This record gives sequence, structure tokens and C-alpha cells, in this order.
Amino acid sequence: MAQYFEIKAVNPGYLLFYRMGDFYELFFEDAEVASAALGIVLTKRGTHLGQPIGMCGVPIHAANDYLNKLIKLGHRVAICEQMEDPAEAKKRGSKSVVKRDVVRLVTPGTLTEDDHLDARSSNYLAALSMVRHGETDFALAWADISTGETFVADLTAAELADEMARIDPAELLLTDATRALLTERHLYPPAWLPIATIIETVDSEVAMPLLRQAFAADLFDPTSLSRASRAALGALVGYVGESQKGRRAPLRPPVTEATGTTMAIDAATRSSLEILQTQRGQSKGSLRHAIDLTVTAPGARLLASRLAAPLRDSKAINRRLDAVSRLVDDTLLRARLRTDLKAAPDLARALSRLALERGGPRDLACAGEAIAAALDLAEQLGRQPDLPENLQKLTATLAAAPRDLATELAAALDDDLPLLSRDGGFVRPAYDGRLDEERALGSETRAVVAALQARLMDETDMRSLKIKHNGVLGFFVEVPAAHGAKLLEAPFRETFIHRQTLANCMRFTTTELAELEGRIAQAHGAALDIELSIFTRLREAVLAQTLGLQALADALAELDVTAALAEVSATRAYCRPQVDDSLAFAIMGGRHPVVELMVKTEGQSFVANHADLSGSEGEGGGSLWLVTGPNMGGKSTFLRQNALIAILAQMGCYVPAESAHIGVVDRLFSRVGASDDIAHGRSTFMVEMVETAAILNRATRRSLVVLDEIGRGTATFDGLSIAWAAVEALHETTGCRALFATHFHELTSLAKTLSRVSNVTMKVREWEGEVVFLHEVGPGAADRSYGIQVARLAGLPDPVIARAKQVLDVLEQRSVGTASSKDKASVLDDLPLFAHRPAPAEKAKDVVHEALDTIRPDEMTPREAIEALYHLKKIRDDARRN
Ligand SMILES: Nc1ncnc2c1ncn2[C@@H]1O[C@H](COP(=O)(O)OP(=O)(O)OP(=O)(O)O)[C@@H](O)[C@H]1O
Repeated sequence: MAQYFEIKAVNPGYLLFYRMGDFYELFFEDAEVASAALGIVLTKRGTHLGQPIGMCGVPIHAANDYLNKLIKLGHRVAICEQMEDPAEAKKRGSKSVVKRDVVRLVTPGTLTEDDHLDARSSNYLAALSMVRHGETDFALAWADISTGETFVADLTAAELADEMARIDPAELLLTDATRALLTERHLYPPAWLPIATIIETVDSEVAMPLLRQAFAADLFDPTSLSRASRAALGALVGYVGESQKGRRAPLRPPVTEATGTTMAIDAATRSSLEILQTQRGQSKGSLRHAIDLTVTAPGARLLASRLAAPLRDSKAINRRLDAVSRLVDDTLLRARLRTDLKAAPDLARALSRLALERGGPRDLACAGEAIAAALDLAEQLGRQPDLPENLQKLTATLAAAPRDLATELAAALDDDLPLLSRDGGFVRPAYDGRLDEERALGSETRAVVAALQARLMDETDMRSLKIKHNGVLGFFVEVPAAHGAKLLEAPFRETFIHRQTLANCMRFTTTELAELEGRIAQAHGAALDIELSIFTRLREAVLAQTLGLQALADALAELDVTAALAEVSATRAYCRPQVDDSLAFAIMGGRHPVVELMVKTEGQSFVANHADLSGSEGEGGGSLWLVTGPNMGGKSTFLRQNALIAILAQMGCYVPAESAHIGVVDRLFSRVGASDDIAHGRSTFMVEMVETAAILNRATRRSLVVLDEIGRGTATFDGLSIAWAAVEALHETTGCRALFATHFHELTSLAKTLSRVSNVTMKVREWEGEVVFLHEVGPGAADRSYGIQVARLAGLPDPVIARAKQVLDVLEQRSVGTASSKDKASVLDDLPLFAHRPAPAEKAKDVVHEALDTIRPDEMTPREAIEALYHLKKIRDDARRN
């Protein structure tokens, strides 16, 4: 156990997968944790300090699945391999221990295998640094080591949370000091807890040699970065190097992200707009799910990162729109490109695996296929006249794909490829003369075995004699038990050497068979050696072109995204938005990209609505629309659709509208409903106020603000006053473009005093006492709330509805002109009592219990668990509210 303790001591915080023969074994506490997490048997083996040692194991062939499960549950694993053949160790003495060492640390941010990764999502590892010199500067570095993409950005404390929400890393490295400071300043959100890995140092001086080693000097100069950025990047590179134990991850020269190039969208806005996932954490129902028509996994990853970071530079946005527009107009070209793109595999991830010595023959083939696809696509595009700038650049990158390498790979690799190079069988016949010779020898010996079997049959006069092979005995002669005795006697016993007696048969070997065995093994070994050397040569040839191939992978992903956005735009009647640097926001006939699809599947049509929040510097900024209307009338949908249209336009996509003119939005804020923040002990109202404060403090004239029912979480007059003051501040101080939905009808009088405030309402019609939602936005303010009608639709028991109507009638009739609560109280005192007891209400569905039934605590990661808790609380709150 001494070796185990030594290795365990240098890898604290990791479950140690300790290789013993065909198993990875876990001991002590690790065994208890893993057996509980994986549902495998916990056994005992020997004792330590008088106590039995707990042990559990996973077989090598299934280790990946178990590893995957552990990582998903938030554990970190150190893989410890045998570094020599046990036979070698025996040579040093019968008691000597096989050499072992940790070859890799597996953590959520350092995954490279396909089985562990979602093909259509990036998997970022991020490192945060903090430098103090009077001010506190922060920097964030992040990389996806499965593709090599690397980024770094200098940030202020206030920008940190937004940037983290955009990147959404699987793991965040930071020091304890940084964590403590951020916690103290309330800048450490609960979402970071499950992904944080505390590291000892993040230091710009320590970083320098690491950075020089990781990136080629001609491609990247670390001194060009700030101290904070160097420190963050150094910590990242150091952690990646440590986790890969000497193998060099193919990190690309870091892209320095200047803040201010992308639309700032904070975590609450991302969540409320359901950009990449719904508030319940699902992909279905999100904006990304609705518009992702990419045909490759790298395309899907790029689409997600573009959606997460719409641009601010109108020129860059229009260049993207030009490219999309070209493919919208040319249906045939778009269809052809999309068909060819389907043949392009995930090159970036294959390259990363090859560089980390985890790649196999299929990864090599992947490089060849990607090159071939790129050349086909370049040819298609090359024939087109008047390509816009972005498509021209893509075509040039695709056309530069190394054709020779693809030809070589296609010639060398067989059609049907094994996953691993280990056992050979992947080089195409006729590629290498020597390999063909060794293989022929192998198959010839099979013929020799057949001939030998025939001869031995004749010599022994036994028709049932067979030559067989198994892993234990190698080649052997097998005869039925009844004939075995004959071979044990003269003259046969000279030739046949007894090896085994089973119930039905006896097994023998002969000198000739042993020699033959040697020859076959030799031929197989020689063939395997040749195949492995071919693999190494091809791998080096591919890796020598890493930079060019990574650029090729980028170009393929970008073409996929461009064609996919064109497909969405063309098939769903989206229009090209006019994007410029004005303060316009005029959406004619706008639709919600996700709700529209949902409504359509239900066989209904979506009602398009206009929104015009345009303004100008001269007028004091953009306009603010106050949206009133009943619950279920479509307010939230209208609000969100305009925010989503801004995102789509600025990521370079057409938008669901008849026409759209958008002056670039620098920050987008959306608060549609708020939830409690249990981790910080803040109530719904407190969260709402903190978020409103963030908007009022951070929104600029260029921002787009979408607010739904601010102030609803408190007493009516308090809520109304806060909402009133917020509208005034947005109009007078910020001057941003804003949509403000409210149930406080009193607010609508602001339109009389504030020049850029307009009232709109969601239209409804009453028909035979029922309310019909038209989902149409029209000028004016709602005259009433239709709350009781909506309550009836929601299934409130009839007696309660009837009683509510009575109360409302009395209140409406008698309270005209009465403002004080004392008067209202006397009105209520006069209400007639129920003439009869209300019918017992149907037992209400207990939604919280139902949701609890669907939860499987043992299958959840800590992160999923905290999300589930939030979800439960939300259901409970919703249920109380309704
Ligand atoms: N423009 C539209 N066309 C067709 N259906 C719509 C439209 N807008 C909304 N709907 C439908 O109405 C439902 C309710 O809309 P929404 O949630 O926006 O209402 P709301 O006024 O915000 O209600 P609440 O105040 O209760 O949140 C949507 O789920 C959708 O099915």
C-alpha cells in the first residue's frame, strides 16, 4: 500500500483510479464515494492500521462510462496506470511492486473524449486572476481543450458576472483570496459554487515561462498582455499541463477579447430570455433550439457562441448579414453547401485528441474527410460570382486545405476503421509492401495449419481431430475424450504432448504446432509494428499542419452557421434587419421565434405585432412603451420577442418580422418575472429591486430594456411608486429604448407628461361573458384587467369565481371616488354574505409533490440539485400566487 499512499498524497482532492491488471481499483474513502455514486459493490481487502480496507473496482473496458458518470456528478479523477509489464517487475525480485504513475487528471474542464462531451456544446475551462494596485483588476482566461480555442479578457469586477454567464464554463479556477474578496463584495454568484476549483497561485511572473512554452513565440507575445491577463492565462495553461501530465494540449494562440465588442447581456437576462436553454435547463424551448439548423457539431457550437455574444459593431454585423443574404437568395447553392457540409466531421476535436495521444485511426480519417469536404465546398463557392466579403474569405481558407495530406490519408487508411490503433487492422491493403508481406505470411500460416490438421487426421486415423486456438493454450490439437487415450500411448505419445483433459475432450500440443504458433505470432507482431509506425507517421503529418487545419475547422463551422441561418431566414419568412448606429428600434410585424413555432404546431397562427421605440440624441434618447393588458394576453411574449429580435439581428441573422430597423444595442436587460435567491437569503421583492437597481445604474442611451411588472412583489402603493420612479428614471436619465409591462394602470398617465412614453395594450374581446385574447398590440391603455375571467380559465372553482365577481361589482360600484383604505374597508363590510356554503373545492393538485416525485437525488450533480431546488421553490411560489 506504500505506493498507493504516496500517489494518493500528491493528488489530493481526486478519486484515485489505481490500475491493477484489468481493473481500476479504488480504496478507502474513494471506494466508499465511488461505490455510492456508481452503484457498484463495496468490498474489503486486507487491513490498514487494524481496520479493513474498503475497495471497489471498475473493469478497464467499461472505465470510460464510470468515469463519465463520476465527472458529471462533480468528482475529479486521477488515472494511475501501470508503467511497466508485471513480468518486468518480477525480474527485480518476487516482492517488487509494479511501477505506477498518474497519467492524467480528469476534471470537468479538461475533457477531450467524445463520450464525455456534448458534441454540440463547447466545454470551457476558465481561470480568474485578480491583481491589486490601489484598484483591483481582474482577468479571465478560458479555453476548450477539446478544440484548442483559447481566449483572454481584462475585466472590471462589475463585468465579471456577465462574462461568466456568457462563457458558462464547466470549471472555474481561482484562488481562495479571489473567492473571499468576491464573496465579500457580493460578486460571487451561487452558480459558481459547483464549478469552482481552488488553486494555490495565480501569478503573472510564474505565468511567463508557462506561456512561452505553451505558445509559439512568433504567434503570441505574452508581454503584450496585462499583468492580470498573463496571470489568468498562466494559471489556465499550468492547470491544463498538470492535468495532461506532460502531453501538450494544442491550445491555439489566445484571442484577446476587448470588452465592448459584444452586446452585454447579464445572467438574469440570459435566463429570462431563454437564449441557450430554458429556465428549467432544457434545450427544447430555447432560442438556440428554435433556430439551430446547423448540420455539423462544430457549426452548432459556433452558433451557440454567436447567440451568446451578439456583436456591437454594425459593420461586422452587416458583413455577416451580407453572407447570410447571399445564401438566402440562392436556394440551390445553399442546399448543395448544406449537403456537402454534412460530410465534414469534427476536425478540431479530432486534432486535439491526436495531439494528446488519445486519437485513433478514425481521428486521422477525420482530417482527410474534412480536407476533402473543404475542397468540394471551395469549388462550389469558387464558381459563384460576386461573393460577399465573408464568403470570399471562407472560400480562400477552404481552398487552401492541404490536398496532398488528404490523398495520403485516403490511400493509407482502410474503409472500415477501428477506434484504437492498438490492435492494428486499419491500413489499407497495397499501401505498404512490407505490411502486405507480413499479413500474407499470417494468412499463409492459416493454410499451413489446415494442412497440418489434415495430415494429423491421416496419421492418427481420427476424423474428429481438430486444431484449435484459444488465448490460454494458443494452438492445440483437440480430440474427443474417447480417442484421447490412444494419443497418450506409443507411438503417438512421441508426437502429442498432453495439455488438458476436459469432460468431453482432450487437448495436446506438438513441437511442429508450437513452431507454427511462433511464426504466426511473429508475423502478426511485425505487421502490427508496421501499422503502428504508419500511424505515428500520419499522426505527425497531420499535427504538423495543426494551425492550418484549425483554421479550416473554423471556416467549415462558419460556413455551416451561415448556411443554417440562411435556411432559417428563408424557410420561416424572416427579413433582413437594417442595422446601423442610430437609436432606431422599429420592428414591423414582429414575431416571437420560439412561441411562433409552438403556436404553429398547435395549428394556430401567431399574431404579428409592431414595436417602435426609435428615438434620437436630439429627442433625448429612445422611446418607452408602457404595455398593459390582462394576464395571458401576450405581454411577456411581446416583450421577449423584441429582445430576441435584437439578439438575432446583432448575431448576424435575419429576424422574424416584416421589416426591422435597429440601431446597435450595447446592453440588453430583460426582467420578466423574478425568483427568490435562496442562497443569498433574498426575497422575490429584494431580487427584483437589486436587479432594477442594476438596470438603472448600468443601462445607457444605447441599451434596450425590457421590464415586466416591476414592483409587483410588494404592497400596491409601494410597488406603484417604485414602478413610477423607474419609468421616469429610464425616460429622463437613461434615455434608453424600453418596453415596460405593468398591471398598475395608474402608470399610463405618465404618457401625458413624458414626451417619449406611449401606452399600448394587448387587445381582448369579450364574448358571451368569456374573454378572448387577440394577442394584438394596439394603442391605448387597458380599461380593465379581466383577472376574474383568466382565473376561471385557470380552473378556479365556480363558487370562488362567483364570489369574486360579487366583490368586484360592489367594489366597482361603491368605491368610485373612495381612495382611503378605511372607506374600502367599510365597502367590504357591507358585502352580502354567501347565501350558501360554497361547494367543496376539488382537491387541488399538489404540484410540489408531483415535481418531487420526478426527482432522483442519486442521479443528480450538485449543480442539478441546486437548480432543482430553485425550480421547486418557483413552483411553490407560482402555486401560491395563482
Ligand atoms: N402574438 C401572439 N400570437 C399568438 N399567440 C400568442 C401571442 N402572444 C402570446 N400568445 C399565446 O398566449 C400565451 C400567453 O402569453 P404571455 O405569457 O405572453 O401572456 P402575458 O400577458 O405575459 O401573461 P402573464 O401576465 O400571465 O405572464 C402564450 O403562451 C402563447 O401561447
